[in-house]
Amino acid sequence: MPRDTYLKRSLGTLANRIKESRVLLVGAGGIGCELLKNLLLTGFGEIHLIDLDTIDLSNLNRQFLFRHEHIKKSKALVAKEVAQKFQPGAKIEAYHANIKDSQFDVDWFASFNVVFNALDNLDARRHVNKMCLAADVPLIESGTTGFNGQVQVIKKNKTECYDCNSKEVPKSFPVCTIRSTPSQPIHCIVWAKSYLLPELFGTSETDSEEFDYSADADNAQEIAELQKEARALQEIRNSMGSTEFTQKVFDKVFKDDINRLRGMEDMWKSRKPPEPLDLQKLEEALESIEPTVSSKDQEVWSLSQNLVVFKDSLDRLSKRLKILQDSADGNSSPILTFDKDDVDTLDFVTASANLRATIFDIERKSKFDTKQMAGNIIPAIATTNAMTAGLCVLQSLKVLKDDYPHAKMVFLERSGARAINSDSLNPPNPNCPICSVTHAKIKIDLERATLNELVEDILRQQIGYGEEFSINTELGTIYDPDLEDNLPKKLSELGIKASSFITVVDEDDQPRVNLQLVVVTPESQEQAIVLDNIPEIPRKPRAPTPAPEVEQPNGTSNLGKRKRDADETDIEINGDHPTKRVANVSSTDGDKSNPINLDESVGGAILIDDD
Ligand SMILES: Nc1ncnc2c1ncn2[C@@H]1O[C@H](COP(=O)(O)OP(=O)(O)OP(=O)(O)O)[C@@H](O)[C@H]1O
Ligand SMILES: [Zn+2]
Repeated sequence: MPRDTYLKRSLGTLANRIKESRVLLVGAGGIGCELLKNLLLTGFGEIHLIDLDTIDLSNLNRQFLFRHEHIKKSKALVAKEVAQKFQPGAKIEAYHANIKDSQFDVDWFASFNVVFNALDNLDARRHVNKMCLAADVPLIESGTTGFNGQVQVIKKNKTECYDCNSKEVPKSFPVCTIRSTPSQPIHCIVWAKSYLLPELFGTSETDSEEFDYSADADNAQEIAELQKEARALQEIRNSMGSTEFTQKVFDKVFKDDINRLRGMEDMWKSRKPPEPLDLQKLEEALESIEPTVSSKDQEVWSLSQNLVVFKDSLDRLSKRLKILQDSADGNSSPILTFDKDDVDTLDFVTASANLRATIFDIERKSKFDTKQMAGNIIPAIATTNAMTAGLCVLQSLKVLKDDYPHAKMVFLERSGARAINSDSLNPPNPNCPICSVTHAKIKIDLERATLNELVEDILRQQIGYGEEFSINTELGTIYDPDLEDNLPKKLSELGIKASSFITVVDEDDQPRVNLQLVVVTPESQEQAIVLDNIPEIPRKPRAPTPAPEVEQPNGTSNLGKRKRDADETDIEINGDHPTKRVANVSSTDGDKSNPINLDESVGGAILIDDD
């Protein structure tokens, strides 16, 4: 009996459509591995799979396509090789690449019947959402956090998109809590991971996104002191490799800085003051302890054990940095960064955090717990991933039938009365800057066409825009009525490339919805800039309340209306690579390398934003 007999019986004519579909799966991690298996066993005929990462030891407990011998190999390529055996007749195309690469352009996305997201970060999710809207391809978005899971069907003009609702802003910690007044283990762990480790082995803490440096009248003086302390630590860093290095670091961060804090009496009126540590006094107790104590990762180490691991890991990291520095060319300065799977950095963070916790009379944590907290890990649960992947396929069947009224937003919840709950899909949010737009393709010879041709010939003459509109790219605003300096420039000089998105924001009294032009570079054409089809752009609905400020695709918002020069705008033209000025970065920008949410309701566990 053919292996798909039962599939045909249960799916009917849909079985053929499934077999003929071409689907894209983005991510071959926890959900991705399960989903690849499901898609194959459901009979999908052509699956394209992409993942930028390689397999890590910590993936093996749940990413069941991977085995020990696959460590360090490409997730996408190994997943293809292993899963192919489930359905030898299916076509699997694997890419070891970033979905944001320009080769994966709108036309490529448009070649799929359905796209599945099995990602772990906001930035990539937003990108795929935007591409699927531009290509008008349905997207099945999914994510899990511990026992919770979620599946959302997204289809242009029919449902909400991923960005119709603002996403929760990841929490950053006030710098004074971390540096001066920690009260929870997580504060000590963030201090060790995002202050001490980078200060000694990486780039300085002012680059860290986990600290909120905003000063007000109450803390301005303390913030200035903290910055002075950081500079002093930088000087100690210069003595790395010398015999006094460990003593100097220890005395600085566990004694002198603590004594300075103790001196600020107002700080300790309602808190217990910290007790500095004295390395010489503790030294005697260390003799009987071997550095191998660090392998006891489920135990909470004693003060002496933490001290031994601190000294040993400091030494290991110093030697590693020295080797990197010796082999670096003169132009680069190598650094070490925290990685939860890098034993040396994890040992250092665990021991340093525990020494600090001891000073502030805070509970110490095991290396295992520290890894979860420092790595922003909510344990990934294989069953949640498997259930979520199953729900993705069920939703995709409705999508293939074009049955959007019955497609659902589905939730897995541990706390609710039922494990699986669902909700109808909402219509698109008319104020969403990402999906409430009109898309059109524009053919541009980027080396010939000027911004003026785009503004005058295409937008004003052909489409009928009035005086008041602005033009934005991923890099910032390139045109508005008060910013005309860029008009004679070639579009290539303004950072526009093949597959770039150009967004036109109408600022008329009765504005049209935003126009999103996708740039296509023609092989050859007579005119430098051509719009084949003039899009019909509806007017924005009248908002009962004032419309929120329009957020630009790159997370920058419009500057006020004031006459500006080109070099005052959001972008600077700098050789081939225009760089965005750090100005007006929206708080909803998800492109944070290390988003942390502190959820008090679950005993201080750190939740990754929404994965
Ligand atoms: N821009 C991107 N392009 C391609 N793949 C991506 C991109 N961003 C993330 N991914 C992949 O999405 C997958 C998400 O899977 P998952 O959430 O299980 O994360 P993981 O890295 O495998 O596990 P963990 O983070 O728990 O160690 C990862 O394999 C990751 O490499
Ligand atoms: Zn939207």
